[in-house]
Amino acid sequence: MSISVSNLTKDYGKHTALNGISFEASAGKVLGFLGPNGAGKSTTMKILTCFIPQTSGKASVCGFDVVEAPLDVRRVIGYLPEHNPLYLEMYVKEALGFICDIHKIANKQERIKEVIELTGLDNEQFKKIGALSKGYRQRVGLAQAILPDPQVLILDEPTSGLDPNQVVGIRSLIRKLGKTKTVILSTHIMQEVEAVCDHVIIINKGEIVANSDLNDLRSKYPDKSLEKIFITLTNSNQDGISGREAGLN
Ligand SMILES: Nc1ncnc2c1ncn2[C@@H]1O[C@H](COP(=O)(O)OP(=O)(O)OP(=O)(O)O)[C@@H](O)[C@H]1O
Repeated sequence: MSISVSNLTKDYGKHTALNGISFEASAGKVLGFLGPNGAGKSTTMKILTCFIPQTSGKASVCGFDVVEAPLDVRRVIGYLPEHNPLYLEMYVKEALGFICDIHKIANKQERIKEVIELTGLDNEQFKKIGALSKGYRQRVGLAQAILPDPQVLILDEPTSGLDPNQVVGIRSLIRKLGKTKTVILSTHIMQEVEAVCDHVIIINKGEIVANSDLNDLRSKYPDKSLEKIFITLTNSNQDGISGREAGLN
């Protein structure tokens, strides 16, 4: 398994953001990580990418424990955070070159060219990042994440801020990357899940309420749209059932 999470808990002071979640993810699939605001998606991603430590439980990426071997974890992961920090004063190509240098990437110019094409940054490559629109900045973030060709990609709301044309391109890129890599993507957009994900984990109030192949989830609720399934599983008042009762764990 590329990603293995076992009984992971995160407390922020008295608030429990993650309450003993466990899941696994493997290469060749795109895993959609869904949940309402404040469910714990970003917290999970930040733990997996070694930005914050868990309170208890275990998480490993490609066999490397996030606490014991954070440098190894970071080496195998590409991460696009929700609020993606970028070097606004740098030119696009300059920033990508900088990332190449950090990762000691061979064939630097070739790889930058390849990634610029993949992320559709051709027309913007000579601009300063600070001069780019929100959508293009998002593309730079994605370009930076995939530049070292990581085995695992963790993408926190990767299409936020993109216009519909850009969304289509980025989704197809994510699908392509997901054929060989382990991709975890967090999103609120159900169409995105339908378009990109093979497997979904739905998290609610720090607990996993569904962990299922997307097709299996659909067949369990044949009359419901994915949106409706999501609402059912994350709001126990709706339809009067919770995810646990629905047996989707
Ligand atoms: N640094 C922090 N200090 C205190 N509480 C935090 C901190 N970061 C997150 N939380 C809380 O932990 C819970 C989970 O937050 P998290 O950002 O992981 O949710 P999320 O599922 O990513 O939400 P969203 O979809 O809104 O981005 C929320 O209640 C949030 O307020």
